[in-house]
Amino acid sequence: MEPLRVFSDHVEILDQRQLPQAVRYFNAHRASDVVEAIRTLAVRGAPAIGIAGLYGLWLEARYLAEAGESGFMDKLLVAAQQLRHVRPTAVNLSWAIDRALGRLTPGPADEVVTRLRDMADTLRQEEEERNARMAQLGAQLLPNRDSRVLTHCNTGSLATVGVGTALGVIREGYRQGRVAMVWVDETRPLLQGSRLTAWELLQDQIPATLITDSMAAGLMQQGQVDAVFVGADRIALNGDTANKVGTYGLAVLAQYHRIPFYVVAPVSTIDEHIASGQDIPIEERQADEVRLIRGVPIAPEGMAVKNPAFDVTPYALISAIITDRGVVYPPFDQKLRQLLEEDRHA
Ligand SMILES: CSC[C@H]1O[C@H](OP(=O)(O)O)[C@H](O)[C@@H]1O
Repeated sequence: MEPLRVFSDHVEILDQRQLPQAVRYFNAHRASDVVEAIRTLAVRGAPAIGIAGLYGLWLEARYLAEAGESGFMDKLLVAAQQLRHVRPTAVNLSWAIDRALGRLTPGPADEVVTRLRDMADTLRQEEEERNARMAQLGAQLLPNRDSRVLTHCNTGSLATVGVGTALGVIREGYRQGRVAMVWVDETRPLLQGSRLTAWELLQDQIPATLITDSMAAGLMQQGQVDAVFVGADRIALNGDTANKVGTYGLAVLAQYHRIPFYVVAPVSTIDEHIASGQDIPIEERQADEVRLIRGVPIAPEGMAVKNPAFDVTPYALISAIITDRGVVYPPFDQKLRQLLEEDRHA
């Protein structure tokens, strides 16, 4: 199931808010359509929103070129800023937009349109290849032939455009006979685990059991978890990692129970401009995402709510970071800088 289907004149976006009950795509023709899709989590997942953002820039360039309006580049840059800022935590979105703009050379509008489409197609291919490499590298870390692994949120094909990051490792581990089953955190409040990860694993016929987020601790205490694999939205140079809220708690539990805790993310998720996790912007989302489920109240109306979409796991709680350029063990600083340098010159 692809989060995006790309055509010559539009992009179809899978509305992930309606999964697993309904598989519905809607058409995006302009950047504003993609901004709204990312803002509402119709499309979500760090790599997927980076790719969606770049296709959104291509759509806007295409529209402006066809309209023949004056101020083509100025209007395109406005759209780029709107796309770049729609969700602050995942670095992939701003990284994709900034890299594309940095590689654009001034020229006729139709040439800009073609360049942006080529860059979006290339990024999509790059992410698919990065996912495949991480899956192979990560599967080698699975502690034994019948590991019971726990994962949080959704890091599969719906969050990327390939096999996934953490879920890609789990898929490959299962294929190699190294994974016996998967504990799937439901992942409150938006339930990316119960709605999306559970759905992907059932599609793959990989044994999986859905749990509430609060059950992970007891399962670890009972010796039911052999490893934890999670994704990332932004990794600081010291290895501190922002990921879906609830990840930090899992990392603390894993360390207490001496369970390996792995982050799986492409090098494009490492932010060279951020030294430590305290500088990673954490997206605060609206209260009703906690107070309601599918419009049904589960809390008193008007109840005060705190709804950070992510939290930051300190590098000291991370056993290894599995990237598309290799597995990095602590201390992370120098090695992450080296990976960024390799990626820059690839
Ligand atoms: C493959 S990284 C996916 C990453 O994005 C998710 O957040 P959201 O569903 O809000 O986009 C979550 O943090 C995942 O780990």
